[in-house]
Amino acid sequence: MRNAPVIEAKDLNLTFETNDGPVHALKGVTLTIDKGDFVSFIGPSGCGKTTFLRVVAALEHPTAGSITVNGMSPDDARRRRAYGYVFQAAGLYPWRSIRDNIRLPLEIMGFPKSEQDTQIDRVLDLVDLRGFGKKFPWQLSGGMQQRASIARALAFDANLLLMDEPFGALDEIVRDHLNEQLLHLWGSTDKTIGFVTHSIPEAVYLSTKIVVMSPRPGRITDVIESTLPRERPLDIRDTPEFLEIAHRVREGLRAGHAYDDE
Ligand SMILES: Nc1ncnc2c1ncn2[C@@H]1O[C@H](COP(=O)(O)OP(=O)(O)OP(=O)(O)O)[C@@H](O)[C@H]1O
Repeated sequence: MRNAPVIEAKDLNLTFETNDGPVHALKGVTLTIDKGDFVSFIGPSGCGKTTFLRVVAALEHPTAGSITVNGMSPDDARRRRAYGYVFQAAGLYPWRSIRDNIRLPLEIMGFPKSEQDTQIDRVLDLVDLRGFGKKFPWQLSGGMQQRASIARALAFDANLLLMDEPFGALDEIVRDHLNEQLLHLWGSTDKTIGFVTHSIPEAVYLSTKIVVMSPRPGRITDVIESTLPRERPLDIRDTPEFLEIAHRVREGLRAGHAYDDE
């Protein structure tokens, strides 16, 4: 039997009422994300990428339509710690060491101290930061800080990782390296990942599924199932298959803009 989807959204709408009138952040969003999928959301500013992740995380609530996370409401999933969330800025507390930053959600959840330490060691290994636990955030490079923030999101071993442009502020070489590491991490666990990006190559390199969105109202214009193998060396980006998918993403983004002009 097929497993229940990790995320199932049906005809989701979310309208923010603002002083300047209603903002249709999401309109008619229907999407299924299965266990083990790596799904990227790509589209111009304001197309609702962050809003969709926030709905999954129960930080916003839809105005209409339905959504389940692990087969339950986002609020229930949140109470059961269904996901880890990685923000664009690493958001580490400067007065806490890397270990103690990662410890924070575990403390809040009431894990016993010995288990906290076991989990911290496990995730520091996963993001390749073993040996840096005692450092403070300002002693680490931007890329390392971002890895520490991924470790924090992984600490309680949720099956779903929501990542909102985690590498947007990093230079290209560091970003390439983190993309490789993230793929490796995803490949070595059974996690499902929802990943927001503005970069076509990043979306194509990482994803099993690419969701192309467009603004006003925020909606999905294309969903592309990747034909690339799960094992992806960086130079896969020069292959015809890769370029073909990138082309389709670009076309989807263009079509969204054309709609915008009407
Ligand atoms: N709390 C809010 N109140 C009012 N409007 C909001 C709120 N949050 C988001 N919006 C609006 O909803 C729309 C979608 O925003 P969202 O942040 O989801 O877009 P995005 O695709 O993630 O953009 P970016 O790439 O710039 O992060 C935008 O027009 C935004 O201004």
